[in-house]
Amino acid sequence: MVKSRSLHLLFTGWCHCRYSLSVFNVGIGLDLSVGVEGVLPSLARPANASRIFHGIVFDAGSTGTRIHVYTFIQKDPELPLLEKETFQSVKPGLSAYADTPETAGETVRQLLRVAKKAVPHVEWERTPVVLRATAGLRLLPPKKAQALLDEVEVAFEESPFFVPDNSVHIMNGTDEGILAWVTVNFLTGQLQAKTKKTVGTLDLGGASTQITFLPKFKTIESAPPDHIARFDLLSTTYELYTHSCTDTHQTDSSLERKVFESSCLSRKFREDWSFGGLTYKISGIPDGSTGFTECYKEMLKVVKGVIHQPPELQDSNTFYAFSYYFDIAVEAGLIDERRGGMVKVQDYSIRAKEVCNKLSMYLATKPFLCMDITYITCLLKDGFGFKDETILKLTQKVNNVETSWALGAIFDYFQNIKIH
Ligand SMILES: Nc1nc2c(ncn2[C@@H]2O[C@H](COP(=O)(O)OP(=O)(O)O)[C@@H](O)[C@H]2O)c(=O)[nH]1
Ligand SMILES: [Ca+2]
Repeated sequence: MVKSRSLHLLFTGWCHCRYSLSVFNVGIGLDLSVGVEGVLPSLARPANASRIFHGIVFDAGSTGTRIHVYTFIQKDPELPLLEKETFQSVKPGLSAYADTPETAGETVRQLLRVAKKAVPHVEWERTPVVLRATAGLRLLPPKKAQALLDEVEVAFEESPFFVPDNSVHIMNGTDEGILAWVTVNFLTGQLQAKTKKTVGTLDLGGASTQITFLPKFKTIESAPPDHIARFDLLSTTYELYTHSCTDTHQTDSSLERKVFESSCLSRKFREDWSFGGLTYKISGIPDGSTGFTECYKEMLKVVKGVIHQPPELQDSNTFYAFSYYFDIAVEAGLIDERRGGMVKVQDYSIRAKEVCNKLSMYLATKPFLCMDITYITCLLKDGFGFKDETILKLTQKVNNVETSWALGAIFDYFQNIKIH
């Protein structure tokens, strides 16, 4: 089976983008202490809160479904802490069951068992459970996506947990970006500190990507007004720049071809790949040129000119990057899987050159690494406009909590942060 993030991209093409820009006001100081993992605002407490309460978030991603069970502890009347997260994931994502939606229900039931173990029996009926689906379901025909969501809802209703209104839905890319930013800035203590110092976030999923950061005034001024998303959290109004792209299916008839050749693949590489109901023959270009320069040109075609480049990114170095940025850096040997680490944008490009210029060495074990790492290099440099020297913090977890929009989503549930 073909496993490549960028291959999917090349078939679907960039991109349905939405840029958003928001303004940040330091509002009322956050009277919160930072626990080991962070704190929730007092408003986040459900009525009749006991010392400990929980929230369950399902992330129905394009490549997998994940459950996050959060345990919050009420340390004193005002300051609940995020005590721990229980996390589990399964592959493939729900969109793989578009023609057998009942299997989606089974996936969810299976993961709900994790929640039953993590949440004490007496807490079940007041513990909310929500599911947010991302690019995989956004790309399905609406009827097929709805059939999957209906099955999820049935599984939720059968469960002993509390199913709020609108518990199961497809989330838009802007919410995905904002909620991931909320998660990372909460886990790193930035939201609790009474300063404007925050970190930006970069998420690269199986079929979409988000960049979110607190912009400088110049960026705010120069961006079109409709690129603004605003939300309220902890008595503060935030306005962030957030830009989300979901790969979209092209109707271009050239994509109906069943052969896909790429200079990012070894000349000897051949594999069948099923996507969108068709089976494609994926291969290197038998008598064509391969290597980094050619591969980069291919990636430029889908990245260049499509993504807005805020000038301030050129001297920025406070971005956390996760999901495929992390996975590909691990695969490329740039970071250790358990510890994560810092990389410069140029580290991706140096490694991309090494891998792409020795494709035969990677043919058996990592045939798509050249394509994936070149894609990331191109997205960062020619897509967003980052400089070679920009440092990214690659993180899968902060204080043992997944860097995912899921924590931001449970904040949104408890606090109603009203992203608009
Ligand atoms: N460890 C971990 N990895 C994640 C999480 N969410 C996404 N990922 C990674 O991100 C990759 C693709 O993201 P996915 O959510 O499936 O695609 P999307 O629907 O386009 O956002 C996956 O293969 C995972 O490696 C998470 O909560 N925890
Ligand atoms: Ca995701």
